[in-house]
Amino acid sequence: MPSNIEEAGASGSIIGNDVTASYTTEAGTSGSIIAGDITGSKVERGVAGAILEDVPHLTDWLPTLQTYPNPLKHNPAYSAVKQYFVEDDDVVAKNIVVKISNPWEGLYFRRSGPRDKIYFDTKEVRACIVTCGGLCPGLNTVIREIVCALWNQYGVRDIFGIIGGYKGFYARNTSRLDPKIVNDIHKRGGTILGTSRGGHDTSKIVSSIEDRSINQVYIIGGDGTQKGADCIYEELRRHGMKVAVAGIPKTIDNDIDVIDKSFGFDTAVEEAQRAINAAHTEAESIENGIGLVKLMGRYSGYIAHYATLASRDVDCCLIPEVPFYLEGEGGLYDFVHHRLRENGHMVIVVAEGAGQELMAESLDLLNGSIDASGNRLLHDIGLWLCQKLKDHFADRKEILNIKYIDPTYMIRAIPSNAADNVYCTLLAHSAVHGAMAGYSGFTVGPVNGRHAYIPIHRVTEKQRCVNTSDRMWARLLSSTNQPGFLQYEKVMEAKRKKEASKFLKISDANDKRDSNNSTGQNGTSGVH
Ligand SMILES: Nc1ncnc2c1ncn2[C@@H]1O[C@H](COP(=O)(O)OP(=O)(O)O)[C@@H](O)[C@H]1O
Ligand SMILES: O=P(O)(O)OC[C@H]1O[C@](O)(COP(=O)(O)O)[C@@H](O)[C@@H]1O
Ligand SMILES: [Mg+2]
Repeated sequence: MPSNIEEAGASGSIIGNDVTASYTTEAGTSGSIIAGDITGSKVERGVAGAILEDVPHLTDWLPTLQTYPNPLKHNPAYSAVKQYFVEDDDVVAKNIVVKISNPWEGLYFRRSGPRDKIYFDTKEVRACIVTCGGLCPGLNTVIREIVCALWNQYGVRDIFGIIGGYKGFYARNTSRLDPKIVNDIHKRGGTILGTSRGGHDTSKIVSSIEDRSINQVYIIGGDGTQKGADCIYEELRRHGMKVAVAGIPKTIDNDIDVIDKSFGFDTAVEEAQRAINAAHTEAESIENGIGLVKLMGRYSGYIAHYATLASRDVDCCLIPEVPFYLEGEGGLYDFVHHRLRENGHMVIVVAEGAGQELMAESLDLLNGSIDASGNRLLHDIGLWLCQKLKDHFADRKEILNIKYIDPTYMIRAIPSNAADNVYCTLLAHSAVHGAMAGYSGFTVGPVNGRHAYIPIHRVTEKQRCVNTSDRMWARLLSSTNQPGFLQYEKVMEAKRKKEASKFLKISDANDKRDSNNSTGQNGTSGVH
């Protein structure tokens, strides 16, 4: 047991909105639990400022649940592992760069992995798996590994696939899964279960879980999906049901907070290299060539950021976190002229969520449309930028050869690479061990390289974005030497003022013309 959590025995208190109760943790560790609400956070204070942000456990609402020995004890494949079971008080630190004066202070999560005792009779487990939201490389690998872990490690035989995302719970039949069915699905992109946006109806989903006697729910999806998973967990808990809900975070955009990185992200960055290489080859083969590549990233520009850093052929990377402008000093046009003069060609990578305000303003577009899940629908920044650059060069009667490559869906529809396959395996196994150990309402994921159980609300309360004031973004800037667009606000303000004065001049002129018309240009009445 690490010395950052208090030693066993003593009891603490739960302080909810109006709930105060004493507790002793399962492992006998002590501290105080401060709950945001009755079903909310489980926070345990340890020594020296260490705080364990724990995940819910079935015994929180079903205190007399029976336990069973973990069948892995007798699994020959694992017999050589010295310390196979994770101790109940093993934790993973959220921050590993610490001050030597107080190394323990900070947040910790429960370490993931198989437990000595489990809370399900494995013969009675009825598990289901659902995939929601956009595609991502590795979805099939996670499905495969959940099925195989349940089947081979725990002897579970009732495993169901929910077809077509959340709405499949109440609108479709389930499909039975076993290791044979999922045997080679990891070699294919997409998800064999299908997916969807929208259609999350908590009470219908919970009724379906109840009707089908499902007691383990594995939910693979992004921030929206995890919010939905949290609602399902809360509702099941309110019903007092013995159902474990495990979230496996999926997002090609890498925008899920707390975890190190989401699965499929590395595959996507690798695949993006092919588009960038093509853009570079095209650009350098013609006079004043620009290769423009659009990559995914609705609110977070991680794919564009890492694909740029990896490539070294990119001259400029535009992401949603850094608003850019075209005209004036420090603007994109200036930089493009400079780079073309210098090298004769250039490559621009733009994340799909970049420059949305700029484009909406310039085209007088509304920014309000959303998809079935409530995500903002984006305007095509790649096409718009292409046109703006073409117009700008045409106005100046200068040559420009621009090649626009939009590989967005190609990047997320492929199977995961080797590293992501291994990562997906660990995520799936973590989820299965966690559910078997009786945890619920948790998401799995690596935190500083070690896999942990994280309360779902922790990963959904904010979306992770590229931190443009850290060294990773600085590395990109120093490799591309692109403008920082730091004058964005000033330039946009000046532009707005110029537009407004142009508008005033036009309406003055119109007023003058109208009054001339009404008095009649030759002094006669305007009424005919
Ligand atoms: N706030 C929310 N509460 C409950 N369910 C949600 C919420 N946001 C999204 N969902 C559901 O989660 C699923 C996937 O969400 P979406 O945003 O499309 O993808 P992702 O999970 O990849 O972010 C959809 O079925 C959607 O209805
Ligand atoms: O066209 P679709 O399927 O709605 O997907 C587009 C969106 O999906 C994403 O790839 C990922 O979004 P999610 O993580 O919310 O599924 C975004 O980058 C992109 O804007
Ligand atoms: Mg999302």
